[in-house]
This record gives sequence, structure tokens and C-alpha cells, in this order.
Amino acid sequence: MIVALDLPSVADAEAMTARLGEAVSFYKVGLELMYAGGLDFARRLIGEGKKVFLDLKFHDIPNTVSRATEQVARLGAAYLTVHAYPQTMRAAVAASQGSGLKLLAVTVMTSYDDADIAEAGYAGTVKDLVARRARQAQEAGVAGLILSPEEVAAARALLGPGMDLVTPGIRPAGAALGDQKRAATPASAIQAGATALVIGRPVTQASDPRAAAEAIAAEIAGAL
Ligand SMILES: O=c1ccn([C@@H]2O[C@H](COP(=O)(O)O)[C@@H](O)[C@H]2O)c(=O)[nH]1
Repeated sequence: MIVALDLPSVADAEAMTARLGEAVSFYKVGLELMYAGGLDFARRLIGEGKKVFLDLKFHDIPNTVSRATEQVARLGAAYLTVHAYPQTMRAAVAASQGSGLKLLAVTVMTSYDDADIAEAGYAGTVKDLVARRARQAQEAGVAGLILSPEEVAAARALLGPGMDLVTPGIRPAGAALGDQKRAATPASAIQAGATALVIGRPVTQASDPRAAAEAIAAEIAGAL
């Protein structure tokens, strides 16, 4: 379980990680917290022995992606996201060589369904596009994928063992979907073969975040 610290300030993130305590050992720092001083906070979490996923979703010209990836590789984060465009992925893979940083390619955002990708100009279905990008990510040498629980089993069959399949779009039974359109429960995602689950609001907006995280961890353990 990777808890997404989508919170407005470092003070809020500190309070959340204090409440979660030993129940959570892996955090995701994304765009909201990053623009509120989250990089130094991520460094501190790493210093305290937590694992950190920097969800920065790089997508730029190769030179910029390469130099930015080199900067991230020095931080000691476990994961960094890049968008699953071949040029972008190749640049990031080359720049992360020799570091402990694992790259995750974002295939198709879990807030998108078939109508959303059609509106964005893509022919075919989300499943087709995820499969195409999964193959391109594997060819580029990326360590893993961000995809929805709905595509995990097909991606594993397509790619074989080896790549990490990391799934946002996780909702315990009865939880509000919010903007997520391709979602599943923690148990379903694990049973489909997900390597790690990214979970934000079901934990951070719960009245008792620690109890929510512990219940999700128990559901994951029960599904393994
Ligand atoms: O396709 C994607 C890629 C990234 N995310 C991120 O995961 C979390 C999910 O948070 P919830 O509150 O559990 O919905 C969030 O930080 C997103 O930026 C994603 O949801 N889908």
C-alpha cells in the first residue's frame, strides 16, 4: 500500500504521517504537495526510513526529461512517474541508469474512460491504448507501469513477469469514486496481480486515517 499524500501543505502532510505512524511505510508525493514544499518533505521521509514515490509525471523534450530525472535519482526515492511516450521513457531510462530509482510509465490515467480518450483524439479503447503503451514501456526498459486494476491481468499476460504493475483507482467497497472511472477494491486489484496499490482519499479523508489504512492493509493481506 502506497498512501498518496495529496494535501495542501507540508504541515498537513506531517500531521497525516504522524497519525498514520507505523501503519504506513510507503508514501506518494504528487503535484499538489510538491508545489507546497513537498520535495524537502519527501527528502525528510526518506531520511526517516520511509519509501517515497515521486509522482511527477514527467513529459518534455528528451534533454529536459533526462536532466530532471538525474536530479530525482539523487534524492533516494523509490519510484518516479513519467508519461508513457517512447521518447520520454527512453530519456528517463538512460538518465536513471546506475541509480536505485525505478521508473513507472503512466499508461492511461485512471480518471479516463473510452469516451475521454476519444475526446482527446485517440482511436480505440482504453484497453488497447494501455496495452500499446505497456509494450512500449517494456521496450524502453521502464521498471513498471501505472494502470488501473481493470488492466492488470491483461498487462501481466502481455508482459510476463518482471515489471511492477502499480494501480491507483483503488476504492474499498462503498467508498466514493470521486473522479476515478477505472477503479476496483484493494482485494480485486491484488487478486488481478497488482504489485502495489496507490490509495489517497480513502485514507487521507477518512475520519480515522490510521484505522482506514489498517483496514485496507488487512484486506490486501487477506487477498494475497
Ligand atoms: O492514472 C493515475 C495516475 C496517478 N493517479 C494518482 O493516484 C492518486 C489516487 O488518489 P485517490 O485519492 O485514491 O483517487 C492521486 O494522487 C492521483 O494523482 C491516479 O489516480 N491515476
